[in-house]
Amino acid sequence: MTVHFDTLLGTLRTADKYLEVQWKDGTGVSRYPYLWLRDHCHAAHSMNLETNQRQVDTFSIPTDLKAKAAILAEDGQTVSVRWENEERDSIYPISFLKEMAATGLPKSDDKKSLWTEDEITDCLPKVSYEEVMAGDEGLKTWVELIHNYGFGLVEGTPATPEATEALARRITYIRETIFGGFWDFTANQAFADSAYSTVEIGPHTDGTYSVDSPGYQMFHCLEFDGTGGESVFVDGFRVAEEIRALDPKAFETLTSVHVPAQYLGDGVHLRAEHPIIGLDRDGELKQIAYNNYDRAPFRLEDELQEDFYRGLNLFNALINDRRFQLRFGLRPGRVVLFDNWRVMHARDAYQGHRRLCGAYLNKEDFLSKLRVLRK
Ligand SMILES: C[N+](C)(C)CCCC[C@H](N)C(=O)O
Ligand SMILES: O=C(O)CCC(=O)C(=O)O
Repeated sequence: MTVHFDTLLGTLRTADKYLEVQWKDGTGVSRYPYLWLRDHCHAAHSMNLETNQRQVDTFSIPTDLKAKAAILAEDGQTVSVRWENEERDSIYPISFLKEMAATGLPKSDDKKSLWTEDEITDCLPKVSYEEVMAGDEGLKTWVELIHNYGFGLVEGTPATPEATEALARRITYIRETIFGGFWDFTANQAFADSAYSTVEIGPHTDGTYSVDSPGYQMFHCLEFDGTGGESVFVDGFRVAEEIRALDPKAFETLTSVHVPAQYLGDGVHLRAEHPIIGLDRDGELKQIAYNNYDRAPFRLEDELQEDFYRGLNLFNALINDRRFQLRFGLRPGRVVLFDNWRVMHARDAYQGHRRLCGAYLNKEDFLSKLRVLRK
């Protein structure tokens, strides 16, 4: 049976095993197998319309299920399917069928802006504290900047831990780690970590020893009376693309060797493994996990061991190359929130008094907020 319509939907055909939908936008024909279709029924008897949770018993659907007919419902927005041996019809919003037209998991079409020092210094991504606190529009501006550039500044933040914490909580709740939730500290040896000292710390990401490294990190320097201590930020994705283009073999090594890292002390022994350059299933950049201080001992076969040090050297040379380093002093009023899966941070040695507060946020909660704000 073939039926013609006047919307985005061209024709509907109930073939032997599939519902065939022909689109009018030139994208051709999509075929939906009946078992899949029944499993994704959008009628209230099969799906909780408030929560979008599946209510159909997937496992009791006959694998050879057949459709008798498919029609466009009166609203012009949904397709209704009549099944053989079932009393109730199934319905599907056309928008849903369109969204599911291609097989495979969804691809992200977000294009991010990768940067070198001279591409970012004169156009720092920033918003004001008032904007972010005033409503969702300002918050969205900030979150989109972080998503696109890997960091976003908030200017004019009151230099108090309360105001800083409130800013982080605009996005989501704060992550608890061995360092606590919201942290507020001066140089001291409260933790077995160089972050709590005044020494120079080279570019790194935090939590390489965590199976789910903190997704984002926020810094606000509440007090500074001293010299030195400038911060450096490096777009790890930009550096990774540089390596991909310059030296494919090093890129291969850095994306495939899983490097163990550990945090040992303070009554814990955290340990995890990540490639320095992590790729997703489509080969797109996913996560930089690099902290040479926290790398745990491990050995590779001789040849791979050589390749590893060669790749590591190139990575180290590029992240320490001024061409890739955005540099500025953290000062009261200016909050920086950055993607800890992308942007590396570093700090020069300093003398004097410096009080830093901040927080970690989870990757998933930030991305959830981004999706909600985009709706
Ligand atoms: C952020 N905060 C100051 C609390 C801790 C910093 C820890 C830095 C550590 N080497 C790591 O990679 O996690
Ligand atoms: O003190 C800073 O600015 C940053 C310290 C640091 O590298 C860290 O917390 O991971």
